[in-house]
Amino acid sequence: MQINVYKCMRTYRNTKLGGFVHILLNKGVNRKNKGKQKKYKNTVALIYIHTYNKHQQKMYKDKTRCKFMKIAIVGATGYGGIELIRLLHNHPNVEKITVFSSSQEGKTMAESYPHVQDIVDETLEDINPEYLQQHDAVFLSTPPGVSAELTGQIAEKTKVIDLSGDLRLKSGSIYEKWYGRKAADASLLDKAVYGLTEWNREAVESTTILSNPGCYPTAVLLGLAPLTQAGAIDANNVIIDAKSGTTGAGRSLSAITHFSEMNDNFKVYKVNEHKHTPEIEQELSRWMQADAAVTFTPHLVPMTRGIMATMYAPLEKNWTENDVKKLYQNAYHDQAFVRLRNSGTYPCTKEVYGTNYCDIGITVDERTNRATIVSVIDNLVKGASGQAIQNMNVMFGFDETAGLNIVPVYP
Ligand SMILES: NC(=O)C1=CN([C@@H]2O[C@H](COP(=O)(O)OP(=O)(O)OC[C@H]3O[C@@H](n4cnc5c(N)ncnc54)[C@H](OP(=O)(O)O)[C@@H]3O)[C@@H](O)[C@H]2O)C=CC1
Ligand SMILES: CC(=O)N[C@@H](CCC(=O)OP(=O)(O)O)C(=O)O
Repeated sequence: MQINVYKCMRTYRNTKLGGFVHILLNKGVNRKNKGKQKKYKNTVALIYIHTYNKHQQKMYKDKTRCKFMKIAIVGATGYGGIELIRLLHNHPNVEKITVFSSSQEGKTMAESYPHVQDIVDETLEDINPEYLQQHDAVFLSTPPGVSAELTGQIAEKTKVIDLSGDLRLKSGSIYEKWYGRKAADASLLDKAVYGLTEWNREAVESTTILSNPGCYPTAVLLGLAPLTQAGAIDANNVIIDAKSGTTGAGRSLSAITHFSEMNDNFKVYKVNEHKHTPEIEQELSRWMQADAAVTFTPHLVPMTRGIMATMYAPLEKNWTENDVKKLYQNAYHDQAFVRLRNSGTYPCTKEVYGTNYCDIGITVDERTNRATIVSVIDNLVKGASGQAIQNMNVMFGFDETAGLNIVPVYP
């Protein structure tokens, strides 16, 4: 009970009520008489829970009690998994995290990641659908092919947030062409909601199967959405040039990403054949209400985290830089995690390091009538685990920024 009280308080500390209760409480605890102090503290705390629950019930609309979540993470030993743990550790509505593994059952998280010793003491469980269903939300931070299987077995009784690409493409045949593996059942693909939160919030709110976007598509689509939706560009003429740090490839070693291959090097890969191409095209054509075929070229750079997507978009008519700036201001002025740079300045990946921000710089070259959009994210946060938690917050009616209010790690 006490823990819940303080979790509640942490959530509402910055509200008027929360501040008032804190003053009351702190005043009370300075009372001389210890006995009175304890009684006073609990009385105030109980008032707080009652008030907090009333507020939460209003927020939830369905009159449930204040939710303290039991979370399951499958694939917890991967980079997405450990990032989920880092971010959920301080989430005010998360009470318990259970970690699941297909190969490390019985081991502790600290055996995989010593840096969480004394912070995360959960032991890794074997992946068991019945047990998974006893949690309020299940994050699948697993390779392609796993959630296509597992989601159908658990989605009846819990909410699934899938970080893999299995449920993003509505067309199974397109998935099979680009991923080279069997697609999930069409019924799952129909039900899954694509969780580009800023552009799909309403659908995210009411789904029980959330398909979290890929890292490149997140940076690209947030960068292109305002111009595409305003009909200012034809996505078929857009060139997308994206660079990623090596954690985008996951924790397991590969001949492409190990140190000797990446150090002092800069690589292009999967030219005209990256699996994110159809995902980007799917969303752009939804916005354009017309087919979209883009050129998307990914690159690997010797850095741990970060994605920079630079998009070159011919404008359909003579738009000034001011027109475009206004378009982006209108689109993102009230979005907590999308920040726009002032004219003439452009974001770099360090400026979003470890956070759920997507920072965007944009300019129009009136000489060529072409817009250049620069969009940066941390591939493991806004590109994966952070956006997954942002979607969880929307799905459960929590403050959308809960657990994600972090200042970038700089330098
Ligand atoms: N890294 C990134 O920047 C991004 C990654 N993604 C996607 O998120 C997912 C996780 O990525 P990431 O954490 O980087 O990958 P990792 O390779 O680091 O981790 C994946 C984890 O999945 C588990 N796993 C492997 N095989 C199976 C299996 N057959 N059944 C169940 N679990 C299995 C492993 O844990 P164990 O052996 O303990 O089961 C492994 O630690 C992937 O689909 C990835 O494409 C999406 C956006 C960005
Ligand atoms: C650097 C690097 O290898 N990045 C990965 C993208 C990770 C990702 O987002 O994968 P999913 O779409 O499967 O979730 C890649 O290019 O495949």
